[in-house]
Amino acid sequence: MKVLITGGAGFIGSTIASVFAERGVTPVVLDSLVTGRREFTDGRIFYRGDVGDGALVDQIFRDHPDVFAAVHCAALIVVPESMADPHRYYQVNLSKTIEFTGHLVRNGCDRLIFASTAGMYRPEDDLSVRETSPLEPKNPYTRSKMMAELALADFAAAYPLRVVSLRYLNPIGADPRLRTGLQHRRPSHALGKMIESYENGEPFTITGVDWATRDGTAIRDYIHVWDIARAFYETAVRFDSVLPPLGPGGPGKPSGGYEVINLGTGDGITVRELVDAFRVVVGDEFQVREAPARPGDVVGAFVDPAKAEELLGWKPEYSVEEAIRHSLEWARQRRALDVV
Ligand SMILES: O=c1ccn([C@@H]2O[C@H](COP(=O)(O)OP(=O)(O)O[C@H]3O[C@H](CO)[C@H](O)[C@H](O)[C@H]3O)[C@@H](O)[C@H]2O)c(=O)[nH]1
Repeated sequence: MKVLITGGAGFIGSTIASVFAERGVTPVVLDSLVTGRREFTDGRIFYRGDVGDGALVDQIFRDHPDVFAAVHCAALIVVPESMADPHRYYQVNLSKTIEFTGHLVRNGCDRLIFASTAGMYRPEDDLSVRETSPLEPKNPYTRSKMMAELALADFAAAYPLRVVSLRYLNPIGADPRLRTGLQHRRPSHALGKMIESYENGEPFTITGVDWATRDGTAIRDYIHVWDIARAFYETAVRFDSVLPPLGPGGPGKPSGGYEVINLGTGDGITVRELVDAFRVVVGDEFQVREAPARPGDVVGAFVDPAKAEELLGWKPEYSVEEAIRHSLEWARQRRALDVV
């Protein structure tokens, strides 16, 4: 049995591929390598190309008729970049998702797991988000994901296609066996900056200390990328119980189905708490200084994973300390191997 993974040479997609492979489902990776890394596909069945390339997707299904589901991770994901170049974001995240889905339906693949974002929700007063929270995407990146989901839901109502969208926030960590991790040399997120500061012997700058949270710093739902990847696997193997196959479709008759499942820790972590966890891991003095929030920063949110637990039997297993340790180990290994 095989699974097609688009974006399978990226940070999350490559981790998903490893989980499937370890559990006996062979990943078939489709990645343009625009942001993905060639070495993350070593030992995998790999097609270099675009998800919108219908001839290529047809070829993949001819070569691998035993692909039973597709995982669509290929996307652009950097919020500030999406504000500077929204056309590119809508083209890649929305238009190509529409094209790719058409290629899936044409090839008879009716199970699609879509990598989405919980960044499209307006958080509740306690900063939690759940599947019933209102949608209020605030930038082109989250809007492109929301629009793609709207299109997928319409497709699932009309064509022989079932779609599960998994929404989550900030994956950190790396493959625990250190085969893959973040591809960027200098990630700009809080943990990436912490690792950089620590390794340079400099203080870490907390940007934003006046938010309405328990300690004044912003909150995020950092979650181990392996836990996220496991949720994709659980969704694939339970697909038919999450979304049972319906009838053959036709006008007015829904043929597939659409489901949204949030993934998260159920308990966010503030920047100061992340610093405390980092100190526990490095067992060392680690200084911080304070500065105003970054332009466009938000107070943040965390994800209630109750539905994922109920439908997928999934909850995160790694602690934030373990995720920090894997991120640190990956940063060292990547430098030693000069991967980037
Ligand atoms: O050196 C730093 C970096 C960040 N922060 C703070 O840490 C919090 C979280 O920031 P991150 O950058 O870790 O997370 P964001 O959710 O804000 O954004 C990141 O994750 C998003 C995905 O969820 C997008 O990919 C985005 O482009 C990427 O920067 C923010 O208050 C930020 O101001 C610091 O205090 N110091």
